[in-house]
Amino acid sequence: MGGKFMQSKSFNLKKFDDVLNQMIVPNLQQAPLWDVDNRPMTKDRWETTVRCKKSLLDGDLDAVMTSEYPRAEIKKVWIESYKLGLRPSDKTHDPEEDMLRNENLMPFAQIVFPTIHDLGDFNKIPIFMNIHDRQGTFFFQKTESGIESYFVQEFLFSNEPREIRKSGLTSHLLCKRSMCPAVLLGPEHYLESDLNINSASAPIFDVSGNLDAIITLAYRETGIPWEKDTAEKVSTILTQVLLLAHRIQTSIRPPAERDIPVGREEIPCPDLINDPPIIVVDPAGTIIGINPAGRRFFPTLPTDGQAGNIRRYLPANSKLLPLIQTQAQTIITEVICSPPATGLYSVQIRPFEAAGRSCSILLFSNAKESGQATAPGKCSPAADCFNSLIGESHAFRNAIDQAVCFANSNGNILLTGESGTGKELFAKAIHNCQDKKGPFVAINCAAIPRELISSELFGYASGSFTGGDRKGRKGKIEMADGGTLFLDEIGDMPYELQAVLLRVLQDKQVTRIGDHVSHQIEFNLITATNRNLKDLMESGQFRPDLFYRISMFPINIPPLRDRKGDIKLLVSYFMNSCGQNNPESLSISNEALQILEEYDWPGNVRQLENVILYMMTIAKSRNCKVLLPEHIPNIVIQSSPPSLAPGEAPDTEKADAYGTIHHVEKVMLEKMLKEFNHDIPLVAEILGVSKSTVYRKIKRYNLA
Ligand SMILES: Nc1ncnc2c1ncn2[C@@H]1O[C@H](COP(=O)(O)OP(=O)(O)OP(=O)(O)O)[C@@H](O)[C@H]1O
Repeated sequence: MGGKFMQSKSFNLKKFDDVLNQMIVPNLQQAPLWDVDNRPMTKDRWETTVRCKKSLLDGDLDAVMTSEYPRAEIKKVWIESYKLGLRPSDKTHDPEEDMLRNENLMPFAQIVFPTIHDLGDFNKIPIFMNIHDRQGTFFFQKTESGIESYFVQEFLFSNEPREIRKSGLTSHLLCKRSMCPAVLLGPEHYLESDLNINSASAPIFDVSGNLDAIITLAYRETGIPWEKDTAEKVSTILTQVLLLAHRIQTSIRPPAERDIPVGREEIPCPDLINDPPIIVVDPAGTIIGINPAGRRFFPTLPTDGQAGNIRRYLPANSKLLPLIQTQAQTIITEVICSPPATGLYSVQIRPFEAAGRSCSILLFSNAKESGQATAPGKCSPAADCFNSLIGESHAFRNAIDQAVCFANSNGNILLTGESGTGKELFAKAIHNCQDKKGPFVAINCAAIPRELISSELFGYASGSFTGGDRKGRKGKIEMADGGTLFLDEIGDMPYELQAVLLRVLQDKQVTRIGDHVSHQIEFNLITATNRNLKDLMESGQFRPDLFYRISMFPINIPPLRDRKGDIKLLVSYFMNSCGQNNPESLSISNEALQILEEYDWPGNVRQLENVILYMMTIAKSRNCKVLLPEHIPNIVIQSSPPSLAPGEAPDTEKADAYGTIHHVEKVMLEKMLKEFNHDIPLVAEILGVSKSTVYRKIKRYNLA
């Protein structure tokens, strides 16, 4: 197209300036949102637009100015592009080259992938997504084989002429100038290579209302551009881009990430907050991502955009380097030589795949910026809070180490593990060592009736409910102010409520039902589930944006069958704790212990605890001071649950099916009621639970 028009005519650039100065471009910031964008692409509009661009290349600015199409702000950027020397036929960049150049940089993609995954495609026509922010441009392309992504430093926010010189008019540029959503159709793009592209961009604002980033969705139209189908596709991308911008603005990007300074290696890790220090390294130790706390932690890192290397901060016999080379996932202690913070630190290593390339996220903890670190060989005070968690196996210690590490941050922690593995205990331990003034408030999302869950969480204003407290009531979220909110069974939270919860997590504000006033709150969030949230996301039952928000710091607690070495320790722990009111000491025979060690414990530690209590009660009632095989409930002796395939995790239903938690409880209670002649206060006392709990269980198991 344009190439053949731009012959060797010499243009009077002054004329261009004059025209530019006279041009009246509508103030889109005051215009209704759709005013400028909702005109369909007609054949006439297409052809007039093409003719207008030809007039520009011919130097006929009068014709440009009087042409009905395109609209004024488009013409303006065309003229600017031309003035800056860009011609529509220019090829400005090669996507493949960009892709290669940036293949290692994609921590950011982890957050955006689920977003682009959500997008449909138009009968296999790929949709592209760009996010322009202060770091540059993140480009994602959804193809049939997956998602490709790369990063281009385009300086959109700092150097607009350079951007125009490179790409001419694009919808993101229009969006940036107008601070409004913008649609650009076919020949309205300046470059010939974009002739069939339809694109829509939407702005993302930071908390202070400043333009923070721009998201663009685009596709290449293969059909006739003015057919109805095209208008529908354009309207789809526009709607989607607005939704995505809203989602990113309100949920994906916490405010702290917005301040990540520009620098080639400072690629943000948006799912990680900026405290503690975090860096992303490739297997050779090159630092390809860093957060502000990391920047402070390594003050001598080059700031001129050159990549630093972690080697520089490690001792000659570093344990860390081989681990990042081999993509290990572990926690180690390592001396970090980074004055003034030189000292021994706990380093959590998380392997990570980015654009097909391996790298590792390193998270440093127990590191005070004053330079003090935990003394070698000594437990940190945080670790002391975890004393109530019994277990020495490697898998379990690993989970504790992670919890100690994460407790030092204020990020959201997600605990996963089967029922009874100790998720709530972990949550309490984390809270206790966080030195919080506020309370630990726990909610079991599965246990509250669906219709009550929002009032439980958010509270209600006075007069909102008949039968409700007249003065209104605080919800659990408000109660957790200054402390920790523990949402157990988060996978069972109703879908509609997930969006509301997300907003609360983002804004840290809660509005009681029926109220107009919102309350500012500050709490740490710990969530737990024994369900597979990724499966729930795939089946549309769990919101990906909520998942990414709550799972900054994931900890998986291993099932008891994977740490059988801990059974002996736990048995003696429970024998001690359950027997505290009993001065006569009990022991356990080797045979009984062996049976317990061989069992698979589908109900995990909770089931073991119940079984020990049961055995002690039976032994006591028979005046026996040693726990013997005959004291073990039949369910453990007889039931041999089918072994699980590797990687298969029993869920609660399965556990129940094999008569575990509930079955053990039922059998135990039945026996005890029989043994103690239905003396409920006595049974309650022996079990260490309230009488009402015993009554409830009797009703539940039909034992009356
Ligand atoms: N490592 C442990 N050391 C000591 N006690 C433990 C440990 N793990 C679990 N327990 C005990 O097992 C019981 C169940 O623990 P908890 O309620 O924390 O499990 P959970 O994973 O949250 O279960 P659910 O998913 O069913 O809510 C509790 O009585 C807890 O004290």
